[in-house]
Amino acid sequence: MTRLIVAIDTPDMDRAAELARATDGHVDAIKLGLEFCYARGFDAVAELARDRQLFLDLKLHDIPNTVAGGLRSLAPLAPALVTIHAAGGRAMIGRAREALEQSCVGRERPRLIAVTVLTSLDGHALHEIGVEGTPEEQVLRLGALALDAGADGLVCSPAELPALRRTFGAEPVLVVPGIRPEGADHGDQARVMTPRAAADAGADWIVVGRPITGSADPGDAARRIRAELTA
Ligand SMILES: O=c1ccn([C@@H]2O[C@H](COP(=O)(O)O)[C@@H](O)[C@H]2O)c(=O)[nH]1
Repeated sequence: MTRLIVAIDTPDMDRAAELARATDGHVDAIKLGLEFCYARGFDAVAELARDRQLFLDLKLHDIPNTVAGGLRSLAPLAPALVTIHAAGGRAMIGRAREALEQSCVGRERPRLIAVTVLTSLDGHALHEIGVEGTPEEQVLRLGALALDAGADGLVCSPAELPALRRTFGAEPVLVVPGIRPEGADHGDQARVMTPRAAADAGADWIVVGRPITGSADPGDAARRIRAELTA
């Protein structure tokens, strides 16, 4: 069963609280990331995440010691899912896993999710940053490294889901942004699919921001996406 995360990308606490309340009961978790955390800080994260599942999407990418320390500092927020960049490499991912395990003795550990290739990048953009091959090849390469180094799952676009499931099976937690209901504006997302197509291709979680938060009725937009997932 594919679960739905609403991405609450706003610097405004009242707006974030309004979006969280409007989508309560229609989504399985809220995502808070750079925009909200930098503007409002982590007390506000804790307040919004009370009684909600949290996807803390800060995409940590630094030397191993710094990422491990960052995750130890974030652990009290008890997110269900937390992100790092797979491109940080084996040692960084291994230390990240270790830090979470040590910080969460006796309670549930956040799942460590490694971002492979941002869903805003297409093949051309990847080549510009020096990556040869297709987005799918790069996702599989970074995915293999991240899972071997200790990540519980990956962020990928819906387009790579079939290849990831064929290669790594059912176990990795696959978290999938780049979701657009039929006819919705793609914005800055390059590798997109509909909620239903992503669910059929094996997403564990889909992450949807603007198609919900930019709607006149965010609760109803989330409800419709959830209905598409379960149809
Ligand atoms: O590769 C990635 C990793 C994370 N995201 C995040 O997902 C949401 C998507 O928002 P939309 O408004 O539905 O485009 C956003 O918070 C991103 O930071 C991603 O899009 N791609």
